[in-house]
Amino acid sequence: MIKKIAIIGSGVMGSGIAQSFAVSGYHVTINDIKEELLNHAQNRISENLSLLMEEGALTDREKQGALANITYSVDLEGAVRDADFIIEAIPEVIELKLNLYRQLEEIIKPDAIVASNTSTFPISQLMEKASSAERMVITHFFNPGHLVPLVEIVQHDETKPEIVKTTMDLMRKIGKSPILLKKEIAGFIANRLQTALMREAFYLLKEGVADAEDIDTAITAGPGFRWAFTGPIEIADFGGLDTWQRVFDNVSPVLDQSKGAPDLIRDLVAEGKLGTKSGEGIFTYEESTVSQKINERDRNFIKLGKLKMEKEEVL
Ligand SMILES: NC(=O)C1=CN([C@@H]2O[C@H](COP(=O)(O)OP(=O)(O)OC[C@H]3O[C@@H](n4cnc5c(N)ncnc54)[C@H](O)[C@@H]3O)[C@@H](O)[C@H]2O)C=CC1
Ligand SMILES: O=C(O)[C@@H](O)C(=O)[C@H](O)[C@@H](O)CO
Repeated sequence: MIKKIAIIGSGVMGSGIAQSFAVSGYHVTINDIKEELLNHAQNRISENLSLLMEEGALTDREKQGALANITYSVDLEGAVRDADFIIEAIPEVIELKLNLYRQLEEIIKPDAIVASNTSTFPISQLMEKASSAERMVITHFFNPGHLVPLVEIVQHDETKPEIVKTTMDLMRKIGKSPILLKKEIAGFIANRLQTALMREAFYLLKEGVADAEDIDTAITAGPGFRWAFTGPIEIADFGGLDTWQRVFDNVSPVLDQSKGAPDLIRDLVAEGKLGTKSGEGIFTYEESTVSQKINERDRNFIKLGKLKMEKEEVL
């Protein structure tokens, strides 16, 4: 029975993941290496819960209940000692993750499940030195973790079936849409799809086919508009497989085949232009613009999430 959750890493993803559990009634302890970072996470969670209230997705009582469900601690052992389910959302640095798993094996309950929110590391690499690999999985949440429904669950050969079932059930209990990878593959599913599309988007930008704004609108007003409710495989059926056969035959040969990050991204990163985190990337941002854009983004995601929930209740 999963009752107590521990989230290790209170950054972009950890705070949102913790919020998802707290809103659903679970007691969550968030751990990080500095009190200051935990304070930032606490403020971010409170603001995110207030936005959900403003959009009618949460009552004040539910917000207060969620806040009461969360504990913040720089004490790793204290955070995980009684936890039934532990998710690490620390930086995508393999040495950090492997070192953390070594620490956890000494201090967690014998039946605790350990999950990683890694974006890219194969589970076999994460578990290679673990002595309790049978109770380890990947739970890949998407940014923002408290609003995007998808969680990719990645198992490996040694993962016990009951661990996978418990993990899938737990994700559904916190209102997520878990999908289970049946075999290990680099980049999992959504990041492979997302990266393939982004590779083509940056190719079109480099070739001067359209401005960045129009390339983005091509998705948000086109396929992206559909994808919130109809995925690519179903789109093929709806469009007609005979037509899609011709589309594949005509377009596949001319798609970009690059094997690494676009030069534009490499050049910008080399100049320290990292996007919103540095104030400039492909686009330029004023400090206030970023928070306004995130606020608008999240309000739209909340409205979309409510629409999708209404659809699922009807089905
Ligand atoms: N940022 C994103 O859009 C997404 C990131 N991810 C994955 O989630 C993980 C976390 O990413 P972010 O939240 O973006 O990183 P982040 O850098 O925003 O947060 C990481 C947090 O972990 C803390 N930390 C580092 N070492 C620690 C330790 N030993 N114990 C406790 N806390 C520690 C850091 O102080 C920081 O607060 C990564 O594996 C990343 O690939 C997955 C989906 C989306
Ligand atoms: O976009 C997301 O939230 C996830 O697909 C990711 O894992 C991202 O690729 C993230 O790692 C980088 O923003």
